[in-house]
Parts: sequence; structure tokens; C-alpha cells
Amino acid sequence: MDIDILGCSGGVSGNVRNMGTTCLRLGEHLLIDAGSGLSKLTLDEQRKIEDVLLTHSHMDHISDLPGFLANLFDHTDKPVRVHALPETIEILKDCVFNYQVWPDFTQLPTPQAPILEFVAIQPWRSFKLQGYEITPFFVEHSVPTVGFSIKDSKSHFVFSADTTVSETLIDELNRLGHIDTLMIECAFPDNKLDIARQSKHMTPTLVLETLDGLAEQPKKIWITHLKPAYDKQIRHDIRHNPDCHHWRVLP
Ligand SMILES: Nc1ncnc2c1ncn2[C@@H]1O[C@@H]2COP(=O)(O)O[C@H]2[C@H]1O
Repeated sequence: MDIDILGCSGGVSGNVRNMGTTCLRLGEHLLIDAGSGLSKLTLDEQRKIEDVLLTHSHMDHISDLPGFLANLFDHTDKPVRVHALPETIEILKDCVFNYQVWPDFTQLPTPQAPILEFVAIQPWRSFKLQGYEITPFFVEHSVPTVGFSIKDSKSHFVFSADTTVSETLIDELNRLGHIDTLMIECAFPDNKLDIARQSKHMTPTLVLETLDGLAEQPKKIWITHLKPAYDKQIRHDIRHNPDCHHWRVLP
């Protein structure tokens, strides 16, 4: 599977390692989330995007969506489809595309031929998109959030988005069956367990708890969404825990 991680940080900073917030590109036409990593794409690359899957409404996952859409004026004859939970779509309509923060691109340049179309998704209602079979599934975060299971003919990639450990998350991951690569967040170090729990995120120990609950271990574990302020401590925690040695910490 052709996965380009344009951004996967849990925040912003000028550190060399920091690469912008969450935005993955699959192939040439599909994005998962639209955080600040999106701005790595050239205008030509942006104009090839046809579909965007959103995990949730938080800023670090949507911040580059307005500017990206504005770049498409005069360069597309069909709308970009933004696939998200109904709750996420409502938040974007009310709080972003409301003519106060940004124009309502579902009505522009004309209501008949807009550059943005929202498509409501539901957990466990699978659909085909850009040659992939996509299944959204519930995860446990502070706002309604889904992870995405993405299959092509060769592999099964699962992005569990922003989430903390919970029985629901473990059940959902088990329901997905064999996973080749699990991209899972780890926003905080273990000494910030309280904040991680309050803000519904992971620490290395909580990721291990999640993995312990799985009937079958994913072949690869990609760790993502480190908060820049805790980047060093999280990497230290992972490096010094023998149970985490096979994890690949992104970027
Ligand atoms: N209780 C909290 N204490 C500290 N930071 C928080 C708290 N709740 C939310 N946040 C921060 O606000 C951010 C909102 O986006 P995230 O969920 O990615 O990550 C969250 C944390 O970085």
C-alpha cells in the first residue's frame, strides 16, 4: 500500500523531527485527515486529491482543510468529497465553513457546482474508495472519533486515530481481524498518565494495554501523534521498555 505520511505530530513546533500534524496520503487521490502536514503537497498534488477521510473535528486533524479547498477554485469541475461522521460534519459546518471563519464551500463557487461535498459515514458501514475497502470503526476520544481500516489486495492497514485505551477500542480492533500495520497514537509519556486519561490519549503503557487485549498481534506497530513538548520523554519510555522494541516511532 502506498502510504505517504505527510504529517503525524500531535502538535506544532520548529523541531527538525516535527513534520506537521496528521495528514496521510494514500495513492494520489485520497487523504486521511487534513492537519498541517497537508501543506507539504504542491499545488499540483493538492489538485489531484478527490477524497478526504476525517477521523474527527479537532484542529490538528482539520487545520489545512480550508486552505487546501481554496486552492481548488478554478481547478476542479467536481467537488472534493469529505467523508466524516455526521457529528464531525455538523461541527465543521457550524464552526469553520460558516462564512465567519471560512466561506461555505458546499455552496461555492456555485451551489450547483461547489468544490466541497460532505459525505456522512457510519462505523462498520464499509465502502469502496479509490481502490481501497474502507471501514470506519469507533474509538474512544474526547469528541466523536473513528479510526479507519483500509484494505487493498495486498495488505490491511489500520489507523486508530486519536484514542485512549478502552474495552470498546480493543473489541473494535479484534473485530477487524488480521492487521498488517497498526498506526496507533501515543501522545503523552507515562509520567503524564493523568493528562492522557483526561484528554483521552495514550501513553506507552496504555498502548501496551491495548495490544495485550488483541487476539492477534499486528505485524507492524507504527507509533504516531507524539506531543512535541513530550517527544523526548515518550521516545525514552519506549526505548527503555523491552516490550516496545519492535515499535516504529514516527516520524
Ligand atoms: N486536561 C488536559 N490537560 C492538558 N492538555 C489537555 C487537556 N485536555 C486537552 N488537552 C490538550 O488539548 C489538545 C486537543 O487536541 P488533542 O486531543 O490532540 O490533544 C489535546 C491536549 O494536547
